[in-house]
Amino acid sequence: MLLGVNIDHIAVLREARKINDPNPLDALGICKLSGADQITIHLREDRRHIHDNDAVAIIKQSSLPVNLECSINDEIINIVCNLKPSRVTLVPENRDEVTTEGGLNIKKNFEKLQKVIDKLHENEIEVSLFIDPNEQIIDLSNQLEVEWIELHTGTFANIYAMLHSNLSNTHHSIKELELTKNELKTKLAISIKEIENSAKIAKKLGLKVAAGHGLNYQNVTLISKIPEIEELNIGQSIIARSVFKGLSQAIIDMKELIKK
Ligand SMILES: CC(=O)[C@@H](O)[C@H](O)COP(=O)(O)O
Ligand SMILES: NCC(=O)COP(=O)(O)O
Repeated sequence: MLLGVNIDHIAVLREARKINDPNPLDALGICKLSGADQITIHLREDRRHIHDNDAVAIIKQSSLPVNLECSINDEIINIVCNLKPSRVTLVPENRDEVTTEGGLNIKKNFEKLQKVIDKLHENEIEVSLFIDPNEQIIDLSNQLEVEWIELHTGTFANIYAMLHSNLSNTHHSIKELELTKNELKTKLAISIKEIENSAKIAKKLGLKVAAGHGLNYQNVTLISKIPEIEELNIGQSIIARSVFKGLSQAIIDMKELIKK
């Protein structure tokens, strides 16, 4: 199973202070040495985390392939064609969302997507479509002659978190998933089946299958054991864990500097 590490969340920390620290560029060597197979970044229209100069430097300096996620907005696609990452994953974007809430609406955007995909292919960039796990959407994606699809695992991750973590007791509880344990169990089983079936159908059609969004140290093995999925893109949970993995050393380093 290949792992793409999404380093946007390092830039999220940086943007909280609007300074240059931490710099997502500094993650490239660590990702490579730690066994990551790919770097993933999302150049959002509102540039809330990764900026254009981050994307330029990361693509230039990464020894791992870079998977750049972006919307189908013309201005963004022009930028991305100049940047020439190894892969572009087309995702839906909504300014008001906290994070990507669902997959692309392929039916509604079919002609626009066709143009964007042609342009990316002309620039020798492979293309992935970030989609909900659904048979009809996979059929439509296949008609667009992309190399990859990435199955959006956000719904699965939300159900899992409401069932198996304390999320429902916090102010981040997901209102529409405030259900009984049995209802959540049924929903989780359906969601996993949808992902499994979608992966199977896509693979049969000759598409390469990735998955991602909301995958973490609790839920990932339910997805990683699906044989047709060959790559996971994971960001938020890896960066969140690295805070606690690194906190002790960070305190030791500071104490060393300030000791009299
Ligand atoms: C499309 C997707 O799933 C990733 O871009 C990931 O969500 C990155 O985080 P943000 O949604 O915060 O940009
Ligand atoms: N495409 C999914 C991705 O890049 C990582 O999503 P997340 O782990 O940050 O939720």
